[in-house]
Amino acid sequence: MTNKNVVSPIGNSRVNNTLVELAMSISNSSALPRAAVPGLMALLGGLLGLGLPQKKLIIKTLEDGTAKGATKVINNTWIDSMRASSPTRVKSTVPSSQNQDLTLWTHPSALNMFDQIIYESKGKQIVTFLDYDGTLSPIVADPDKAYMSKKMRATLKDIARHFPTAIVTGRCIDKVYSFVRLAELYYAGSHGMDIKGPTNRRSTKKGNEGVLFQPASEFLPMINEVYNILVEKTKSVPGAKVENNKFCLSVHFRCVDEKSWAALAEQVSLVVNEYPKLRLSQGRKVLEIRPSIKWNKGKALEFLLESLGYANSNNVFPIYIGDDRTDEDAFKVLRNRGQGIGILVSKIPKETYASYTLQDPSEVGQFLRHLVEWKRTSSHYHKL
Ligand SMILES: O=P(O)(O)OC[C@H]1O[C@H](O[C@H]2O[C@H](CO)[C@@H](O)[C@H](O)[C@H]2O)[C@H](O)[C@@H](O)[C@@H]1O
Repeated sequence: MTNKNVVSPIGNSRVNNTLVELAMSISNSSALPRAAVPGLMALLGGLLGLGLPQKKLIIKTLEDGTAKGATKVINNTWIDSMRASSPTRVKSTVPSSQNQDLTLWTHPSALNMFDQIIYESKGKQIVTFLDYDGTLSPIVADPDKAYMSKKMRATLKDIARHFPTAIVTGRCIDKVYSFVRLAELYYAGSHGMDIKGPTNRRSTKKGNEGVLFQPASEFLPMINEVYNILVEKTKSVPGAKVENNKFCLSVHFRCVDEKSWAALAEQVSLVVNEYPKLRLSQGRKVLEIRPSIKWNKGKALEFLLESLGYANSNNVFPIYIGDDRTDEDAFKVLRNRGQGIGILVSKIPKETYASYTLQDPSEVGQFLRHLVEWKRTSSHYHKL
């Protein structure tokens, strides 16, 4: 079957949207029962809209109820014109009832604009919020080996000495802590559903020390149940890996042969469908399952600002750095508050609520070291 309606992706090259690829392979798959296809396509179509209110990527099933093709609509002219104009912050020309401020990335580098950022923060307390995977550590095939470099760890230590600092991640806190190993930080694990303050990690006490907020604690038994089911169901898919992130789950398909993506997505969606209180979303080559509560990384950011005493303060300048769709919730909060800045870590153009970009974790490290250096120098001059 050919997909005549598929328009070429952004920049005519790579679209970092595995769901589109998944949908294409599903619609072309002869291995799947035809009856399963429409439901799966609907699921993927829903996932595509997640996090970003504008759905310029649309997957649809055909009217006869079978998925004979995947339609992907991308407005290339819009993208080209934005590239050509090379502005620092461009508003989307695609109408959106939900938010007019979603911008396609043509944002400047946070490194190039460092002085401007410092100028914006003048007289305010900088608070740093940092995503982990793809931001502090490079993306690697094995999620258990996503180590942070020694240099990054030293940088984080310095940053935390000068500014309140939080790691905001989809990982469970214990896992991310095993990578970061800095007790002086705040941690918002499980996509913000598990928030802890700085603790004395060497303490012999075990338990809930440092816990500030766990809005999804009632879901713990359900998440464990679904974890066990998913481990069992995905056993037959080589390369698939289910990760228990305490209040949410990740099903990784980075190491799964593309031909098996559709089958894996079907397995996962069939399981999640049995749990109406859970929802499915997508990250970087990962399907994420989490409680359907109104809580996300953006809410966690607000919660942490409040905990730090900056709920209604104009004297704070939050800097949030992240690479994933789930980080968009936090970028959006900062935009809506008109406070601080969001920095998207990406090498390719993406729709984002962030204002600046950095290319990869090594640039994130550079940016953070600039912040430390600036703080040291400015404190020194204040003392003179
Ligand atoms: O919020 P984050 O800190 O960005 O966590 C999001 C997910 O990150 C991890 O998965 C991603 O990184 C892995 C290691 O580089 C990579 O193998 C995988 O393909 C990526 O999706 C983590 O394993 C997930 O549990 C997090 O939800």
